[in-house]
Amino acid sequence: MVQSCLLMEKLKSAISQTLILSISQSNPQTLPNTCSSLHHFFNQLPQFHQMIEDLAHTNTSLFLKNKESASEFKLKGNSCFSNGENSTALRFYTQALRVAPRDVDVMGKNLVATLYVNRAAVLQKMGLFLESLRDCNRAIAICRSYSKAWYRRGKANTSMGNYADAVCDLKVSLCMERSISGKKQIEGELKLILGQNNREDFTPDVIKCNETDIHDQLQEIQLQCVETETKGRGMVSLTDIPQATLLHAEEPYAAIVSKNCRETHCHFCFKELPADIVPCPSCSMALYCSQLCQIHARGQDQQFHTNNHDISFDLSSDLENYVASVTKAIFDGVNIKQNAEHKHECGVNWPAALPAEIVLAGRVIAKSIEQNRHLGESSTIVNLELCHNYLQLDPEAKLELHISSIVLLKCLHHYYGYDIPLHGDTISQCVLLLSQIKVNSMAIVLMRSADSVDPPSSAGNHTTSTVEQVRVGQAIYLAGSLYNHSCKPNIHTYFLSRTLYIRAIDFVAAGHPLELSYGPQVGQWSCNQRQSSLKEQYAFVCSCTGCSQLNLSDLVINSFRCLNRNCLGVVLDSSVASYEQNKVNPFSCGLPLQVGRLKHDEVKRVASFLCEETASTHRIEPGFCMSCGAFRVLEASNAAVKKAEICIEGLLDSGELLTATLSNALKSLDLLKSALHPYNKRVAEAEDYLAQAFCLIGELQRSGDHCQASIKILEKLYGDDHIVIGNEMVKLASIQLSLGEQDVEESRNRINMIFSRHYGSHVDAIFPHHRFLKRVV
Ligand SMILES: C[S@@+](CC[C@H](N)C(=O)[O-])C[C@H]1O[C@@H](n2cnc3c(N)ncnc32)[C@H](O)[C@@H]1O
Repeated sequence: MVQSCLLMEKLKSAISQTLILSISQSNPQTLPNTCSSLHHFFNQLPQFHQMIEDLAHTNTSLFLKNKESASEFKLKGNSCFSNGENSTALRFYTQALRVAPRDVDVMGKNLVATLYVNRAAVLQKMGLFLESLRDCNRAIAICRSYSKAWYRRGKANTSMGNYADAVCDLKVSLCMERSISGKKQIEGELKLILGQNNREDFTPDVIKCNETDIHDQLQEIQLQCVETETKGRGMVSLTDIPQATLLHAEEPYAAIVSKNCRETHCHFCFKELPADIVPCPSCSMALYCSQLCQIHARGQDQQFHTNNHDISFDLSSDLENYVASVTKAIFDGVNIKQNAEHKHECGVNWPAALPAEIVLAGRVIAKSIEQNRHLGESSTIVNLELCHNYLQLDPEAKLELHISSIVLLKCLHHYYGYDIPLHGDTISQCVLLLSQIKVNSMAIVLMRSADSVDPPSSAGNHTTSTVEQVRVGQAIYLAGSLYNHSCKPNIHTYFLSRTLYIRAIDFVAAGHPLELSYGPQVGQWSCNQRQSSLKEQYAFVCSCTGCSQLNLSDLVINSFRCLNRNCLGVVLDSSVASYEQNKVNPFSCGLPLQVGRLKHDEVKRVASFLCEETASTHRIEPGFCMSCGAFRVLEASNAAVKKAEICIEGLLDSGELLTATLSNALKSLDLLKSALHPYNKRVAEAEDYLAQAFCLIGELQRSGDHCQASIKILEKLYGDDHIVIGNEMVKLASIQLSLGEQDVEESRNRINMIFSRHYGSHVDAIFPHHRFLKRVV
């Protein structure tokens, strides 16, 4: 497979130094010239044309359908099915469906329909009845007169207790079945149901919809986009906003699944793929969780309905109505007007070979072309009117954006022809679009339950429930992009499928900026770590309150302990000290220290002390205790801390937990506590390791104690009601639940309070696996 980084390197090495220099000095005004020069240069380069051929031509695609491979996978699936190897059979049938061309008939039956019916049989065997039923529906959607599909549907409905539907399905199947043996089998099945239920007069159920629709009231809040002093545009509210108010919900302008989730998550809605995966009908790359998502992404597929001019059967009017209601339900919701975002990428190599943000830019451009076509307007590259960071980019990044833009537009040109004019202006617009995407695209993060269950032991089975965040996609939200970042955010973002939600986590007074976190937060990292991360990822210097005003977390998160046993003062190392010094120096950051607004007593004490001292010679000096001035040699402490951490982190790597390893880890924890400040995050992490280790060997009481110790430190760093505390409380509650402790009630209340504040009524939809949120012990 053509790899994007290799391609980029090859192209880069061919470019002259003069051109590289002018690209490195380019700015938005000179971009059309540099883009045009590079395009001109590439046009004369045979390897460039070869590369585009590999990326954009369907005849070189690795994602084409292939009848032979599909038949091979089908045979393998059949053989595994007969041997009772159900999960392997399921895998082979799904692989077969991925590569099966949609319009191929084998032995008079559509291959895809046959594969769906075969897979339905495996799913039925595996006890996945709803999945089995859905596969039958897919087969019926392709071929309405497919007797076996109705028969399997009848079996699935029987297993689910939908006897009325099952009887109808089997009767339809019976009418359509030609073979005597087949008819006998269906009659047998019918007799069984009717006999078991002792009645003839079932009325069919209404087709059940399995999509749940979750609504939380979007509040009537007047939000306004305003110019800020240091952060460009930003959002404020014109009225006060109570805590936990839902203030924003938005669908993405364009979105793409993460590369590492391509095989595990739906390429449209980003939910985890079920057992009955629906592949794209035209290529073997894209996978969906349902036919609806597939149609959303690929568009309405006319050919899929052509088999529906089936032979008519002599069905009673009741059964005719039933067939009509089933097929109608299958196609319900299929009239989708939105842009099919996968259409232009289907069956070629570039969407898999190029980095996700470039493919995302391709989706943005494709959407604008489709919209322009619809309006009868000529195409230009869309201007999303979002901010970009082109001027701040380093020369290497500017060169890469130039190359990527030319490659992307060339690939799109293969699909859209002259709707994508290729010249300096359009390429430069694409460069700016890519730099907008760099600054404004959001990672779509969904929650997954990560319950770790230890193997059965004499101590029994023990679980700790944890919340794992999975970065499933990347998207552009036009209005969501107007919110600035704060390392101490007052609004919280989360996703349900592809929809972005924003909720106030604190009371926000009218006119006060509404700021979310782009990732880094106070409590997670020290100020310098946050600043470098934001600089590297988004190319801006953060000027939020967390980075410009003293806070306890930043002072203690990486700090050492004072050598005087009774002093709880903070000793900073040089990397942290300089940042904190900046915060208290009103001349260096322009923001005077406001001691009165500081929340914690500890930090107030330190801050008042510093304010008194700033006029004299005292500064925040690395190695000196900020309370009593005692000096500590940090190099030696650092080395001892690292050694202790290696011992603790190794705990969970060793296959078997030995008493000796645990006792060494406990000694290392003591060592950490004697060197590091009690609120240092590394102590919290060490406590957490020990909590997991004790849980694994079934010593739940000790596990709970270490878990609590870790939470106590995290409360100092993040604040009591932070979502991180909620997630940690889930772990603690799972231990308390196993211990049968009364305290679980208190933990549950706290979890509920924190989660409701962050997710409102969406909590159940986001954490369906969390039994702690329910009142069932
Ligand atoms: C997603 S945009 C937010 C909207 C943007 N301010 C605008 O005018 O369109 C991100 C950009 O806003 C600015 N920004 C956001 N948060 C900031 C902060 N805490 N400090 C400084 N600049 C910030 C940076 O220029 C960053 O690249």
